[in-house]
Amino acid sequence: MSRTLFRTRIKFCGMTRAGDVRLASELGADAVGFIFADGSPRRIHAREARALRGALAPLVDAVAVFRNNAADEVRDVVRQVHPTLLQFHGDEEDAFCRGFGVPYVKAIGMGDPLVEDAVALQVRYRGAAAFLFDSHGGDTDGGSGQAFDWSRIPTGLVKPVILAGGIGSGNVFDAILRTLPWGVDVSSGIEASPGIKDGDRMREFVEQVRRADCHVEPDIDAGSDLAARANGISGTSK
Ligand SMILES: O=C(O)c1ccccc1N[C@@H]1O[C@H](COP(=O)(O)O)[C@@H](O)[C@H]1O
Repeated sequence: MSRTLFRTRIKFCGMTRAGDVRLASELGADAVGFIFADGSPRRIHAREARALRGALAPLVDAVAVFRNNAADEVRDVVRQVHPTLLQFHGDEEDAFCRGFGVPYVKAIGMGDPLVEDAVALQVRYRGAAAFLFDSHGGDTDGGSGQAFDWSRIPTGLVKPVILAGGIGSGNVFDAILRTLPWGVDVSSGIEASPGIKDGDRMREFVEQVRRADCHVEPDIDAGSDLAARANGISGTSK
């Protein structure tokens, strides 16, 4: 498969400390995420997120992540934190997600054995700015650090795809080459413990994404052409 994307966007999610937010910006993350989902060990409150947002460098997005939160709570976060994007990780439908005047990303749970195809997803979430595929669903929660079978991502999506779920510096290179996503989103894979990011892991992750972005698949025909020439046999011309 040929690559047309120039740069894979990076989101570091589950920020709870200003120093991590600042470092993410300096390392070149395109976005950081704040979790408002009940039950998450990374959950923070709107006033904390507001303070963390102040540590964000210019040109880096703030994403507010929800999972079946009440509309009033989403509104309060929007008012206090001014996120650039909302991310909905629960059973929210398009009308709800669109109701806050902020572009939204819909997270699709690949833990569910039945995932809708591209057409159905794009009709159901017609207002979505992008789709994010994560491992949640079934017995698995968002932010679990578990990967899913990337070949199950529906093909033919017109909207940008963000890959999440169990990605880290050890597998993000392969993940990008296999799925060619618009962006990658990581939480557990850059942490020392839930909500506490590890600077070295963040840096290694960014390095591996950049390595994937610079990677050029060897041209097998060109390779055999060179080998043929080295052996004194005239190669095929294109
Ligand atoms: O991170 C959480 O705690 C979380 C809780 C509820 C919903 C979503 C959550 N995080 C999202 O999970 C994926 C990546 O997680 P991981 O890298 O596998 O830990 C990402 O989309 C986060 O935004």
